[in-house]
Amino acid sequence: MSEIKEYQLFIDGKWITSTSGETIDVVNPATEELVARVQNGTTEEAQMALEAAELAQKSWKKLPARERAEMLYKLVDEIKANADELAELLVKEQGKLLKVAKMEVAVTASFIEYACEGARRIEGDIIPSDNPNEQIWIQKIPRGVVVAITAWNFPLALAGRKIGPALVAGNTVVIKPTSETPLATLELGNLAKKAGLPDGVLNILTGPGRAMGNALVESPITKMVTMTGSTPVGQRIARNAAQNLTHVQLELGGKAPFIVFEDADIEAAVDAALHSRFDNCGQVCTCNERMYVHEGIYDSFMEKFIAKTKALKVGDPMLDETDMGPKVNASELKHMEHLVEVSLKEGATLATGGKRPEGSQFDKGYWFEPTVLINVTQDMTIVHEESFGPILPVLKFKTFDEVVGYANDCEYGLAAMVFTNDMNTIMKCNDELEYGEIYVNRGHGEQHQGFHNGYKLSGSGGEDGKYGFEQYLEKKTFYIRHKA
Ligand SMILES: NC(=O)C1=CN([C@@H]2O[C@H](COP(=O)(O)OP(=O)(O)OC[C@H]3O[C@@H](n4cnc5c(N)ncnc54)[C@H](OP(=O)(O)O)[C@@H]3O)[C@@H](O)[C@H]2O)C=CC1
Ligand SMILES: O=C(O)[C@@H](O)[C@@H]1OC[C@H](O)[C@H]1O
Repeated sequence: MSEIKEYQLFIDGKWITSTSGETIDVVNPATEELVARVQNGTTEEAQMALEAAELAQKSWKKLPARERAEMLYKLVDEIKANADELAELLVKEQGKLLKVAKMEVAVTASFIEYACEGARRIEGDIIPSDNPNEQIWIQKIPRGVVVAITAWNFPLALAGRKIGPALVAGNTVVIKPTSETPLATLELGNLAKKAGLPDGVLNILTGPGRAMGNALVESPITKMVTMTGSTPVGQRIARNAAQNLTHVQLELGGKAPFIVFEDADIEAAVDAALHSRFDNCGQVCTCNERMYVHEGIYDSFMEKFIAKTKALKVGDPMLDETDMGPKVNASELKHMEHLVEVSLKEGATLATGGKRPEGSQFDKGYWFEPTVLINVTQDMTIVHEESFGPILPVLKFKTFDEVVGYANDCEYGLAAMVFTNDMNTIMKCNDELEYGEIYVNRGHGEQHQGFHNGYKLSGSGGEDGKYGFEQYLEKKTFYIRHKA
């Protein structure tokens, strides 16, 4: 067996072994084989990284934004030059399909490129004063040291989504990827050095969130925390950051409704519903987590949808013909089994799936069949608890008011998807659906120039686009009086 690589911490441009003497295993979700080990970093090492970032930021912020962007464009070139290796690492650590992993690497580069394009748009204001001979200047300045904390579903893309705007805006970054999938993010350390980023501008730590994460969030050196992950952890981060009133940007859980009205294009709706639920094994924050189909088209829609679900090929994520890989770890798999068990107890029935696939190739790994639950009622657990996996509850509805009431009956408010060709219905959905991101006549999938913004328990602050970039900037107001 080839030697297992042990990654180190990337602090101040150097790779260092943690004084903890402990490592964390990273396991391949498709085979349960050990892929690599990473440091179980200490809170002292968190402090070291923060101090390095703080020192580096003093000169990094003085560079013209365009010069910072030039270095990040070089990082983009390095990411593209190493795309195949990064994609294979993502498959091994997260279990996503190789074709999806390749897209994730491309999206990572694209997130950073988008941020670089904003280098010449960090614009302030000059406002006339009510006082004579006076002007008011509002200047946009970097916040300082940004702590980025990311989830395991798109670990590299989530890193690029945060590192890009943070660094272009003149901040420096300490990033802590989840212990589940830290490898591709760690590789950014080598690529950043090759791109010529000054030491301390980007620091990469590994270690459990409850220790390392807490230390990073609670430090007075930290001027912003940007986190993607679950709502409970996001709430904990917000509470911990409150002691220094640190600016927090949170992208959290979701329970997106997928609504198919009677006049929908059924073929298009079936395909969008399928991909928006089962792509990446259902591990996308904007996934179709519950589907509402008008009773008038329910039978014809469901006949097509179930047939396509049953045809999905579950298996080796490295193979091009595979449609769905495994869940990321054993506890997530257990969560799937628990949700199905509870749903059946509460009266739902299985239209397809509901368990580990049959076959010796599935004996190892965290596999779960694409699952559809019918005869579901709005009060059931599965309609309200995020599955973040390949389980889809389907409900019928009769009227607009009924389905909008169902859709909004949710503690989350991230994304919603709607299929109808009636403009009046579309405008009413826009008015009445309590979601930060609504997709009409297509499945989920943000664009960088949009705004990925969750209401309610789905987050706060939002990211992407010009409003997401603004999160990484502080404002300074000058009142300047001159002699008459
Ligand atoms: N809105 C969005 O854009 C997205 C939302 N998500 C949500 O993320 C969840 C799945 O991702 P998952 O990684 O399990 O999420 P978690 O919330 O478990 O972890 C997210 C990150 O937070 C870290 N963390 C944990 N505890 C703390 C703490 N006390 N202080 C600081 N950091 C901490 C984790 O580190 P470690 O794991 O090492 O402990 C990890 O890096 C789902 O709920 C999904 O909805 C996922 C992707 C996108
Ligand atoms: O965070 C998510 O799950 C999505 O926003 C996902 O992350 C990066 C990809 O570009 C998005 O699809």
